[in-house]
Amino acid sequence: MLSLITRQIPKSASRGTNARLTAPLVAGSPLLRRWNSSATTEHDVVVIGGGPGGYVAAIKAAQLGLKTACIEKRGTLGGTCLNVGCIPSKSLLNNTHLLHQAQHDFKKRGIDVSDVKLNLGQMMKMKEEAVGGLTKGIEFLFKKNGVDYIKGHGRFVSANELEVDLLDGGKKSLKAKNVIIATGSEPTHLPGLEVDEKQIITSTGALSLEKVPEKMIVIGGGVIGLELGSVWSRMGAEVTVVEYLGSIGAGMDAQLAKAFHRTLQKQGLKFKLSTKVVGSDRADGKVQLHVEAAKGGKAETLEADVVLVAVGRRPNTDGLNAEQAGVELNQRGQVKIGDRFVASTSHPHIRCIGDVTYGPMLAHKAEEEGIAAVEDIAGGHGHVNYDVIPSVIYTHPEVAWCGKNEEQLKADGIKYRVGSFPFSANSRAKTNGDSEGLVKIISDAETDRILGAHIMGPNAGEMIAEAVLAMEYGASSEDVARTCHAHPTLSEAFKEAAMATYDSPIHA
Ligand SMILES: NC(=O)c1ccc[n+]([C@@H]2O[C@H](COP(=O)([O-])OP(=O)(O)OC[C@H]3O[C@@H](n4cnc5c(N)ncnc54)[C@H](O)[C@@H]3O)[C@@H](O)[C@H]2O)c1
Repeated sequence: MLSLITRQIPKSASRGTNARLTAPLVAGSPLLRRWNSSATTEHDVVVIGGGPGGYVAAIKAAQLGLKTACIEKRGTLGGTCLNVGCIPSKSLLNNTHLLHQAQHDFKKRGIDVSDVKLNLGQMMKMKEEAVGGLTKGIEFLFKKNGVDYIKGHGRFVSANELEVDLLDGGKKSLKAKNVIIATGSEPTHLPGLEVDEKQIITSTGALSLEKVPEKMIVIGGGVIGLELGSVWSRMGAEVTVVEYLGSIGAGMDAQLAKAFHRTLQKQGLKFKLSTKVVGSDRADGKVQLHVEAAKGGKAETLEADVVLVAVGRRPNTDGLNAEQAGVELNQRGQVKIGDRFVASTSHPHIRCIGDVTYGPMLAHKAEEEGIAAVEDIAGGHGHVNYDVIPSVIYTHPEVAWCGKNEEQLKADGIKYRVGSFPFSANSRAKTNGDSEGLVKIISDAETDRILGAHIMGPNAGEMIAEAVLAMEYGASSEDVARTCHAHPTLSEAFKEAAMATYDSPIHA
């Protein structure tokens, strides 16, 4: 499918790219182009937002020979994901996992260490170095590809004209043949809880606390709540997760959600499910959180040093003046888009991608859309397969899934078979002493085509790539089960789960 897209891009566009790679640097070459802040410039593509969707779109557009600018107001590239999301949280998740292992796990492995202590300042420093290196890396890629990086807040003046309030003062006008809106999302707040990013915090504050709270309440048992709840729990906080629904995991397969709930409880996290937050007070340096049963009834007050609000994110279109260009929002504040990411019926050169429009709020989904939108501009064709977008929760064990779960297939009336295989029967997981979890594969009862894969276990986030690839190519369970997997690896659990959908696995 991807090669089809490449073929459909006119030769002129790819010739432009190749020419740039081989031509000498001459005046006017995109590689030598310098953005002139005083003039109004015209670009083939202007991307608003330099997050994973926007910056990838900008690089791709420049690679296809289009004169491209990217407007970003944060002052650094990479958006929420690199600055205050996926990347810093993974640094803390990785390092707190190591801390937890050193404190609780090394001894049984024959590794005697003493006096293991948390150095929070150093851990935060390492996180900041990772963020700094990666955001600067994107700036380098912009320079290398000739993308004009414009630091400031952009807004529509008309359908083809944008104005930027520059971060270092002044304004800049840009004319654009094509605009891609990629302005992302921001944390949703709850009424009755005033966020100060110190005591009542969002995911942003949770990445920079200056000390480990004694008691932390996390509102929302979704991806952010469970990842950051795990981080602070491993550092020693007593963490209670308050979740409105009867289960955790924001829509993951129910069997895995139950297993995952039990695992996190064993790790020390406490849960209050089917519970809603109705308000809060502050006294003596503590937050009193008023909660009651979700369906009405018993009310109680919980106390914590820090409360993390992780109840979802909302699309960010503030100050964009998008209505000026015929762009409409739906009731959830998402930019309405039609085919080919077009965001304005009257102005089809305006497109929208990523968190600010429909679909899962995931960096990799935004990146795919960014590339497809640009390919559409360059050659009239771009494609994203929304049926195979993986989701990962980077706790330990990780949870990862792709495609449909059992509940969705039942609701759709589709007949399916399930094969599962526990990591406790996988030789590598056993040897590693890290065998909690399972692989579960769901295939079509008639065709055996894989419809969904759900993994809880070590490295689930890496292993799900095999499912994504298999599903992208329309593989059956038997295709996977008859593919040789290296021994001893965790991936053999994937092979055996595939085998279990139509036959008996060998090792369980
Ligand atoms: N690893 C990753 O890929 C990753 C990491 C972080 C964030 N994200 C994305 O960012 C987005 C936001 O994440 P999130 O965890 O904030 O949202 P989420 O939608 O994953 O989970 C929010 C949870 O809060 C619960 N909730 C909502 N209102 C509540 C209330 N008043 N009281 C108690 N519970 C309530 C919901 O039922 C839900 O379970 C998601 O789309 C997520 O996929 C992804």
